[in-house]
Amino acid sequence: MGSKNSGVRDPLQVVEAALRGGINHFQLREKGDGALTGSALLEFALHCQRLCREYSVPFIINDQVELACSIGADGVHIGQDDAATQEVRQLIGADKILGVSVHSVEEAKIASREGADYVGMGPIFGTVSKADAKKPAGVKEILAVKNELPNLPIVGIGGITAENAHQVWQAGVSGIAVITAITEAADIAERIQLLQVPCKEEHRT
Ligand SMILES: Cc1ncc(COP(=O)(O)OP(=O)(O)O)c(N)n1
Ligand SMILES: Cc1ncsc1CCOP(=O)(O)O
Ligand SMILES: [Mg+2]
Repeated sequence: MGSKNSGVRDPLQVVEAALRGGINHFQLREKGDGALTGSALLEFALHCQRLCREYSVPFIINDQVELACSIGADGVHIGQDDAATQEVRQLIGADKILGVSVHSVEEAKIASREGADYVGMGPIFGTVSKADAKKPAGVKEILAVKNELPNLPIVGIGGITAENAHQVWQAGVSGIAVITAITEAADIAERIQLLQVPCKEEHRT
């Protein structure tokens, strides 16, 4: 999420509530109308990073590789229209987390070969959080990538809610990424539990 995703609530309070509620990664995605830039972005990023450290949760920055390097973020997420995977891997070093958005088996193979630790796949469902999102793709390509590259962690994203999260977990993802489902939740901790439950139930059966 970014500073403009939390409506009337203070974004840092939402981030902290999500950390307290049990998220295991946080991605700062500062883009779109009114997105912070320059020193305001740096200050916001440092606040988020400090909170993530308090909760021992990896802090990942979307798109902005230079910012990530300059503040020592734990990782970077890039898409097909962002910097090249190989170059970003070189810039951030072997120990940092590198996520790459993919939409096909072919893109997943390239991302994996060029140094991605995980791939993000979506939008699975309709989303209001990404203005230039592709058409919702469901879980079909996730199943195909899982089949071809069983050891490559996949993170599902896009329109995931407590009601449909089980469909995504069932496709075999290692994680789900959400913005609205958490930022609009009245009770963030409870929502995080609901988003995770299908996965736990899967493992029990
Ligand atoms: C976990 C995760 N998956 C996919 C994306 C989308 O990245 P991208 O396609 O580069 O789009 P933007 O987020 O930059 O608009 C993501 N951010 N995180
Ligand atoms: C960044 C991104 N990439 C694909 S969909 C999406 C937005 C996810 O937000 P939401 O969980 O609110 O649909
Ligand atoms: Mg991007």
